Amino acid sequence: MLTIDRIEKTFFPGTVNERRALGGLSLRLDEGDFVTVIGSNGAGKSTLLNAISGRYTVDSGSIEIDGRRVNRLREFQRAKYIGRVFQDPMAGTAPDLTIEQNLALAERRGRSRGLGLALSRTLRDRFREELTSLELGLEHRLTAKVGLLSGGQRQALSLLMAGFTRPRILLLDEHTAALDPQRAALVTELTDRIVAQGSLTTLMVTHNMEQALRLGNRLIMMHEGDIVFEASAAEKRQLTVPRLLEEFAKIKGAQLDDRALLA
Ligand SMILES: Nc1ncnc2c1ncn2[C@@H]1O[C@H](COP(=O)(O)OP(=O)(O)OP(=O)(O)O)[C@@H](O)[C@H]1O
Repeated sequence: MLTIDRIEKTFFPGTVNERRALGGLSLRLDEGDFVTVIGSNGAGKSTLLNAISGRYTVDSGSIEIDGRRVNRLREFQRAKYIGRVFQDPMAGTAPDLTIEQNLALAERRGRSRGLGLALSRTLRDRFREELTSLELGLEHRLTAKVGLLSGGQRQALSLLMAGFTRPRILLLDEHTAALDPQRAALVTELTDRIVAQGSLTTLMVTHNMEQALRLGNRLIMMHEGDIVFEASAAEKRQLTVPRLLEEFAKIKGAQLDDRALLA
């Protein structure tokens, strides 16, 4: 359902600032795959997600979603296929809108009409029920502005919204990294639940190896703009954090990532 074929991306080519971020990377995700992505700093993980979402265009290679080549589609044109939760909790929600307005926008996204924010009682009841499942007490704060929520609450809400929109592909970019350990654990659990409930095809970048092993059915490790290690579902079940660190160490010249070591 997502087919990436030999994509390349170089920033500032031909200048002293030239950076080759993606060096001919290929990757295929089948419907319902949940792939965790790890790798050293600057490996190209965010650039890969940005290439899929259309934030950056690639220099060569192709990206296909459901068999349709999307290389030339701009970010807003790909938005109907793609849900995204960023590291920055402020990025995924509209702070000046209320919780129910944010949810209503997510719920209606992808539909051709009706971007108005009027809410039916049925929809409001559904929001309340979904928010209750987060166990953050947000079901009592439907009309509170999202800007007033904590980072963890906002990330949880962003995930819920991503689940509502039922994107063809969900991109998670270190979405628990800015949270304290307790909230990160909660959002990790929630990720697992929302992805499973919606059978969402997902790519999740993380520096937390334990998280990368626990979530998802496949794992890839990136280095210098390409995939250098890949574990299938069966292989992933056998993997441990020490084994992953060994794989990291095997990569010539790779620096072990501090954050990864702490995980
Ligand atoms: N907008 C940009 N302009 C110039 N160079 C960029 C840009 N975005 C990324 N790069 C460069 O591309 C390379 C890959 O960066 P990227 O952010 O994709 O790595 P990453 O694996 O996500 O790293 P990290 O784990 O540190 O977030 C790096 O050398 C980076 O400096």
